[in-house]
Amino acid sequence: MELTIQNICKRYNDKWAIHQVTAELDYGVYGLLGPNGAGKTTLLRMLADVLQPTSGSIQLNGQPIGAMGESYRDLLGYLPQHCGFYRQFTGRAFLMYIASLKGLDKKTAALKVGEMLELVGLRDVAKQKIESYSGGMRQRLGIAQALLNDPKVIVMDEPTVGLDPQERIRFRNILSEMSSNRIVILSTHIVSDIEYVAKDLLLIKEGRLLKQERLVSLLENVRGVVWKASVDEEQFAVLKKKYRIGNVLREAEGIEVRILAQEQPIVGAELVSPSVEDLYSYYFNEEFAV
Ligand SMILES: Nc1ncnc2c1ncn2[C@@H]1O[C@H](COP(=O)(O)OP(=O)(O)OP(=O)(O)O)[C@@H](O)[C@H]1O
Repeated sequence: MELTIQNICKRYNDKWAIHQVTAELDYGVYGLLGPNGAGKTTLLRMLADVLQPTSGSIQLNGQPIGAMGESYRDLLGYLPQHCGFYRQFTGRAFLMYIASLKGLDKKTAALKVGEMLELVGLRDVAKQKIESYSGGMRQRLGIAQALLNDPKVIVMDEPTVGLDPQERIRFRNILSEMSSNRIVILSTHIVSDIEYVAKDLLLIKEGRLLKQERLVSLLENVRGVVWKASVDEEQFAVLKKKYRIGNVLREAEGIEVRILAQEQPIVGAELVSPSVEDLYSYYFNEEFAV
């Protein structure tokens, strides 16, 4: 299975939210990474066929998804950024309702709903009204509804929002297991969400696709520009003005800081292996040339 994005653009009034994005996706998890307003939601909505590109095309196995209509929706699982719920419904009733919208017969629906409730850890609260759910529980319900029809193309917009660390791990493991025979595309600005599961990262900035690459190869690009130094407050203030600063750890002996710089930023600074957070700073920081 192949999802091909060809030169798609999306304009809202006079603003290009997505500009000439081209990518090819086959089985696996793809992490769409970018800062607020980069165009992630716009791109995902076009992949879910709920928003029409201004130009360009999206094809599944060579067929334009717009023309596939129902048959694309049968293959698609979509978690929008803001999933609307009927708050008076119970979790189970809501999923049964979505299952009927997706055309599942009652018996299959009951089976799949049970399976999904188990998968996302909501079985024990399935009979409670959604209005009593926490943010994380609602997010898990959103994930469950997206997976009800056993989709082959899974599009999720910030699926881990509101999930606690344990739930994040559970979610990553679910995706990783599913991705062997599915195309999974998810957006996030939390790098650790995709660090362990994504096959490729798609870096998106100001509507443009900067890179589609394996994480290891992206990290390789950043090798040689990430420094670590122990500094005092005064030195830290100077460094902050001049360089992009990564993680800062304040300890009794001083400040341990990660610095992105082409050359040694301060005497004693050591080059270190880049982390995914360093990579994010490298690509999405305005002052840093890429
Ligand atoms: N319906 C709309 N009308 C006009 N402009 C829009 C609309 N939707 C999005 N935009 C603009 O398009 C750009 C991309 O927005 P989008 O929501 O796709 O970004 P994003 O990467 O998902 O951001 P976030 O991480 O904050 O959700 C932004 O500048 C946004 O203001």
